[in-house]
Amino acid sequence: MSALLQVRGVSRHYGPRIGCEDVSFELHPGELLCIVGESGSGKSTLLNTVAAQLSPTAGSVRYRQRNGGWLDLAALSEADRRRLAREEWGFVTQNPRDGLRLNVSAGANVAERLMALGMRNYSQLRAIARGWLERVEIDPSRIDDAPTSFSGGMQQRLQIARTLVTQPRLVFMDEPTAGLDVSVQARILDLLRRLVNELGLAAVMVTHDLAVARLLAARTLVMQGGRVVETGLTDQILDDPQHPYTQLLVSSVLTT
Ligand SMILES: Nc1ncnc2c1ncn2[C@@H]1O[C@H](COP(=O)(O)OP(=O)(O)OP(=O)(O)O)[C@@H](O)[C@H]1O
Repeated sequence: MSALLQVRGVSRHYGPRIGCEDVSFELHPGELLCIVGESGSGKSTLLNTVAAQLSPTAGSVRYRQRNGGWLDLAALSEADRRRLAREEWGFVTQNPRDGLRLNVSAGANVAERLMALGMRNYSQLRAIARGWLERVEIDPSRIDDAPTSFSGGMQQRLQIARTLVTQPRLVFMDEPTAGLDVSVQARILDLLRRLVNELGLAAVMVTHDLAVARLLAARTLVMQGGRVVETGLTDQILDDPQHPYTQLLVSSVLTT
């Protein structure tokens, strides 16, 4: 099967500082890839570069369109980048407040992305929003409530509904469960695992937590100091880590 995303020799520097350096990988349809590493290892820089939110200092990122043609993301106009973000991609941010519109209702948060695709029928939009609230385990009777009245975990589940309602071909997630209580995290990870399977999502997810990768990702890429030090099947990385840094990460997962 042809890749959906092709990342070749991507570097992103901030002046003299390395954000990420010479990273290559491919992502296939239906595949979830985790980028793991400690704070400052370059995970977010890589994610944002791959998602065309930062421009690479070197290398290329190509995205395969529905018609089979490849788009070079560095050559995209701002209008095309916005179109991709609206029509084909989804983003889940660590802080749901960054991904939600806090001054409109939960239902409107979910319906808004469908409206941006041209759907106008109010009762249909409301029915879909209701369905998605249920799907992410939010009581649909809260449809008219503002997200500010939701708990952090509910806000994150709402952001997931808002992102997935348009059935994106590719989802970028930056630490979607960091900063939440362990039990809330577990519930969201469970939900994500179910949705990823049901929808056959292709996704790139950043996490500092190898346990999250173990739960969700078939493949993992381990970063240290901006570089990929190890990549492969998540199970293999966990069972038989090759790089000393990965060995350290794995031993810390096994002892928690
Ligand atoms: N806007 C910026 N300006 C200058 N340097 C930056 C900027 N953003 C990131 N960096 C540097 O790039 C390197 C990688 O940072 P990045 O945020 O990508 O790592 P990370 O693994 O996502 O960390 P965290 O888990 O803490 O978010 C770090 O050395 C960081 O200081």
